[in-house]
Amino acid sequence: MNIATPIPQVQPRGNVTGIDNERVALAVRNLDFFYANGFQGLKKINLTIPERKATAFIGPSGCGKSTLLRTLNRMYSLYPGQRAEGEIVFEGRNILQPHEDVNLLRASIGMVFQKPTPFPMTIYDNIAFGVRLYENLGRAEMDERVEWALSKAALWTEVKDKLGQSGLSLSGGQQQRLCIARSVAVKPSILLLDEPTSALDPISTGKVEELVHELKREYTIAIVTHNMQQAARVSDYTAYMYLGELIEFGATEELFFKPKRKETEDYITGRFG
Ligand SMILES: Nc1ncnc2c1ncn2[C@@H]1O[C@H](COP(=O)(O)OP(=O)(O)OP(=O)(O)O)[C@@H](O)[C@H]1O
Repeated sequence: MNIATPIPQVQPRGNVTGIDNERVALAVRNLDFFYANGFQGLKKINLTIPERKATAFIGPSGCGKSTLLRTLNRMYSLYPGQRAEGEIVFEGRNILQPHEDVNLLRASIGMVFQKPTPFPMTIYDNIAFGVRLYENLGRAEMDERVEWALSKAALWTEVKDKLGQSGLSLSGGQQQRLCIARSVAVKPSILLLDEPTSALDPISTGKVEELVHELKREYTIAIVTHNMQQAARVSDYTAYMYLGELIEFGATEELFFKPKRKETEDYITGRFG
């Protein structure tokens, strides 16, 4: 990158919405987030997450990436005293409204965490457990769903002969794909991945990245990552955050090769801080 190129100053902070010609999966408007101790973790975030694309969230530690992801399916509501203000529009409604059914919401907007978190039960039941909460399937239909979800997560061939074994008996990378299969099994439309490969070795990381490429044909993916190369590899759009603000959002290639803001360029070229 030619660092002598002047960086055009565009759009003020807090007014970044970013996508053209894409269908919108989630529209975030003027989103503020407060932790129970009063700390403001997100400041006037505006952004639209496109459907059936992968959107990556990058930025230095503590900038609010996980906080933002946790607002997108109301995960924060599990913690007393945390609150979000503004709007997150999903399927035409603001999901921050108090009457939103958060359990149903989390079936539509699934989440996979940093550390693999299989349930202490069989591989089969890891998948079937969530499905049983929302659907009443017969044995054959459930078998089909389990196979379908494990296939989507590129795990079926590795586990099809040991479905009765504990999910905890799998390797870390397999456990993470099991968690992705578990989310996919309830047929969400959006998958939130919070640093899904940070606890994995390079081979497992590669598998999960390939999976993101596959899954975005059918699902909207939002992925938090510390790893800029990973963001560049897997995402179509990237959001750069700093101190609770969305600094820049745009097509991944543009954000990495032609960032519009100097702060973004400093971060991605390693001149940050
Ligand atoms: N429970 C909490 N109470 C108060 N502040 C919190 C709480 N959890 C996180 N924070 C603060 O909110 C800010 C954003 O944290 P968050 O975990 O979203 O950052 P992040 O960008 O995901 O960081 P990392 O890359 O290190 O995971 C940080 O300053 C953090 O200290």
